Amino acid sequence: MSESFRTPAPAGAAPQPGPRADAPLFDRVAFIGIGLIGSSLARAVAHHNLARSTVCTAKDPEHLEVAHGLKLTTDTAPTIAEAVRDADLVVVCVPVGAYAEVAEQLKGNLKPGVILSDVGSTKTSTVRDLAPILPEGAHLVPGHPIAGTEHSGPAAGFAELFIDRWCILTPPPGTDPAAVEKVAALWRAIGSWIEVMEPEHHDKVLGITSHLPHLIAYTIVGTATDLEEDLKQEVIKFSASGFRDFTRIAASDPVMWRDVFLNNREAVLEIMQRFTEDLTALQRAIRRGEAETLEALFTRTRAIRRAIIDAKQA
Ligand SMILES: NC(=O)C1=CN([C@@H]2O[C@H](COP(=O)(O)OP(=O)(O)OC[C@H]3O[C@@H](n4cnc5c(N)ncnc54)[C@H](O)[C@@H]3O)[C@@H](O)[C@H]2O)C=CC1
Ligand SMILES: O=C(O)C(=O)Cc1ccc(O)cc1
Repeated sequence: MSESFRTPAPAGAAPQPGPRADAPLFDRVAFIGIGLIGSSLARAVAHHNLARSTVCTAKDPEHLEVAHGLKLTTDTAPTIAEAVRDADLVVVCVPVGAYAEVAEQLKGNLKPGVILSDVGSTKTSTVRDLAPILPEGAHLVPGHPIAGTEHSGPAAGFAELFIDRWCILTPPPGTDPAAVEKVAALWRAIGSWIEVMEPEHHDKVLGITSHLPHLIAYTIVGTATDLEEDLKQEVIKFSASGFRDFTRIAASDPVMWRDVFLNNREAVLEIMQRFTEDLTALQRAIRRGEAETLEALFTRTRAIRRAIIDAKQA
């Protein structure tokens, strides 16, 4: 495992309880979707010997071919029904907009006692779509690794993606704690830090820390591409690091992010409202030449950046 992927423990991280697993935690893990996140998880599960066997399925036939060619899982399956038949852990790794369609195909095909989990970026929608098809005695333990890149597909994944990253679990009330602990143990074994929270709270927090920043990146790069041609060429040529950082984020998968915004509508609209009010205040300060207002804001935001860095180094 490469040290270069290691990052400091997340700010405010608590010590993780218990040792990392050194024997298979599951008999058979099924991955529904084998893109960036599914394939990274499959690689990490194999690397850490966390399942006796694994299987994947995907809507894109070429993803299954790549998964087979790279031996990402022990087996590949042409349908969801076939993939999940003998699995004691099923992890849904598809865009959140496809969950309802996946749920229809999971219905009636899950093994008794199965743990159903996922990696989706929005969690209220996960519970909405997956909880209704859960058979008696099965457990729903939704998850969200706060780790990723702007790339997608099975070839883009890597086993070290989740090291020193948070994984947030959002089990519905009454979920068997042993099932939650088993999923937590898997993520811990591949290097992640665990936090458990309610789905609605997750969606508010991620609305600010992940969804709004992506929306801003899509907007700023969209604005630049709408410029007249000669100006656009100069933006590309002289693009300073600020704009370049935005272009990386704005290169993220269009389908995945379309689904995130449509499935976290409420939290995103609320934070967008506050953001546009703050932007308007800034616009007024610039128009009126209010130097102190601008400097006071930039001083406050610089302090937040320093607090994050200091907390990581502590
Ligand atoms: N890309 C990222 O940085 C992160 C993504 N996530 C979440 O992980 C999930 C997967 O994202 P990626 O791996 O990036 O996507 P991806 O585009 O790389 O892979 C998606 C996979 O799902 C399969 N798929 C799509 N619709 C399907 C359906 N109806 N039935 C069966 N398979 C289907 C595709 O064939 C593909 O194998 C999403 O819910 C996303 O919100 C979570 C953290 C980070
Ligand atoms: O690449 C980046 O900067 C990311 O922000 C990765 C990411 C994307 C989506 C998630 O739900 C979690 C993490």
